[in-house]
Amino acid sequence: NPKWPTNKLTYRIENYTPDMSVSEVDNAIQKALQVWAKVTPLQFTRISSGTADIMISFGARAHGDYYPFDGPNGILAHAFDPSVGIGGDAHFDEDETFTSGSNGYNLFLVAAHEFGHALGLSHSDDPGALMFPTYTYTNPKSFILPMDDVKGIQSIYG
Ligand SMILES: CC(C)C[C@H](C(=O)NO)C(=O)N[C@@H](CC(=O)O)C(=O)NCc1ccccc1
Ligand SMILES: [Ca+2]
Ligand SMILES: [Zn+2]
Ligand SMILES: [Zn+2]
Repeated sequence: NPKWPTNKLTYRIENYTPDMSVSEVDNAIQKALQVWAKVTPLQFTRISSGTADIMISFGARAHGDYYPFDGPNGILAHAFDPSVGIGGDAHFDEDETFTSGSNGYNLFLVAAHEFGHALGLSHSDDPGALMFPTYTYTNPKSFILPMDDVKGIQSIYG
């Protein structure tokens, strides 16, 4: 698994989904990064201009890379393994309805999964894992990072 050469990473939210308020999106992203920061030496700092390690954006269909989104449902988002340039970036399919609740797709959960990829994790075959390929809603308030994911990220970042 590729990994970031440094523990201090920056992120930037480039644009917002109309589905949620700015503060809801900011909060979901920040909480999703904290999931991983809590179990690794990684630290995330937000920047509001320039190029961050993890560039976060919402887009639909063709959105500037070779992986166009597919309309509502199906692919919800994707993120690129650690590296320079597009590495670490996370794109969310704007044709989805993202929420901070249980309807549509919970942005916190999708983002936490995507950031797993952005940090170097691939999919897990453990159905209880956050890195399992398909989305299952769990209440973000009671979310605990499953053991499989903790083991996976700590095998990369120690
Ligand atoms: C082949 C990739 C590009 C599929 C894509 C994904 O895994 N992105 O990380 C994705 O959006 N997968 C869907 C499931 C699917 O397309 O069958 C998904 O729900 N991913 C987000 C997710 C998965 C598990 C937990 C939370 C969120
Ligand atoms: Ca989609
Ligand atoms: Zn993309
Ligand atoms: Zn995935």
